[in-house]
Amino acid sequence: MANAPSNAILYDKIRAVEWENGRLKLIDQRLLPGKFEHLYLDHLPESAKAITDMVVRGAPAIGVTAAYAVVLAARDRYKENPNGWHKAIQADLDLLAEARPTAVNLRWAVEHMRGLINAGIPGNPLMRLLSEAQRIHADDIAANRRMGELGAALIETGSGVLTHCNTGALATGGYGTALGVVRAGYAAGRIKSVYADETRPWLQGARLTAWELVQEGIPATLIADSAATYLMKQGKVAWVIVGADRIAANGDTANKIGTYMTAVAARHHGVKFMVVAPTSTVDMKTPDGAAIPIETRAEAEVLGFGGTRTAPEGIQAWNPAFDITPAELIDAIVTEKGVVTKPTRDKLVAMMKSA
Ligand SMILES: CSC[C@H]1O[C@H](OP(=O)(O)O)[C@H](O)[C@@H]1O
Repeated sequence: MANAPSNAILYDKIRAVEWENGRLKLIDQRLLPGKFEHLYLDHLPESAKAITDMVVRGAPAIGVTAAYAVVLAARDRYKENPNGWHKAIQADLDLLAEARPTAVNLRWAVEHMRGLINAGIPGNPLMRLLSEAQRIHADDIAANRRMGELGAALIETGSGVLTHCNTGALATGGYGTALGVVRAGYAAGRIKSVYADETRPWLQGARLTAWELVQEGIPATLIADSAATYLMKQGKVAWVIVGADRIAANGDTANKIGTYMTAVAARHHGVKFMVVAPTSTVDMKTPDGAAIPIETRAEAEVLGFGGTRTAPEGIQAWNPAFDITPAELIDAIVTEKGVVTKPTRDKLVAMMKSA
């Protein structure tokens, strides 16, 4: 961490979400990089709101948060009615699953915990559900480290890379998916330069990815999203490396708005395109990108910049939070189970079935 500030938070210690003393503890990512503050939550409804309001965001981080939120709900419902808690909690689970529509990790975590509940947990469910949530959290971090190794191995030494949005420790259980590959690739000496899109309108790149890379002392360059294509034309990047919120059965990938145009530009300029996501982001029940629900967020996020309105009254805004990158524009999908090059449904099915 040669270039890191003296008060740097070790990237390996950054936890977007934690269970601490019986409470759900979230970094309030709306305040970064200016303020590093936590929210402490004790109930599922406020946890669901924290996901909707993007206190915590990032597909895997949302899934881990949801798993802990189910523990909060079980504690409340068991206290209210030790004999009927497992029925009363169903409505809580439904509410939580609707907190954000695109990232399948949320629904994956809720339905995984629901399955555990419906299979029957004798006595007080708290410890059983908490240990499962903590396993999901630990598995996500382990998956990210594995993906970091697998993704970094694809990158030729001396490469420049471009990343979009935030896919680091702040977007996951820890370490990161696409930014985990950047971390591993830089540590291995394969990545020479890192470029980060600012990622309008929520500025995950300018506020969160930039913060993580500075904390870690990885030299990086922030660019406007609209500069990405010109950067590729300059021949400065060999790979675009992004995360995912949902990978459909045919490999079409939902990710932060702006990913699709970056993939088109990458293909035009001969830049390779890597999607990095754990298998909890792969949704084999969704046949293709057209079937992935795309979240539309408040117009105000587009009508302003950094919380200050910039557009005149009277103008409308359209604010899809994600777009779909078709599988044919993706050179590699990296999961903890392995790398799928030129993804197709058959290749994804085989990967998902592998040990
Ligand atoms: C580790 S993948 C994170 C994924 O989530 C982001 O969206 P949001 O910040 O709205 O939750 C973005 O799509 C990232 O690629």
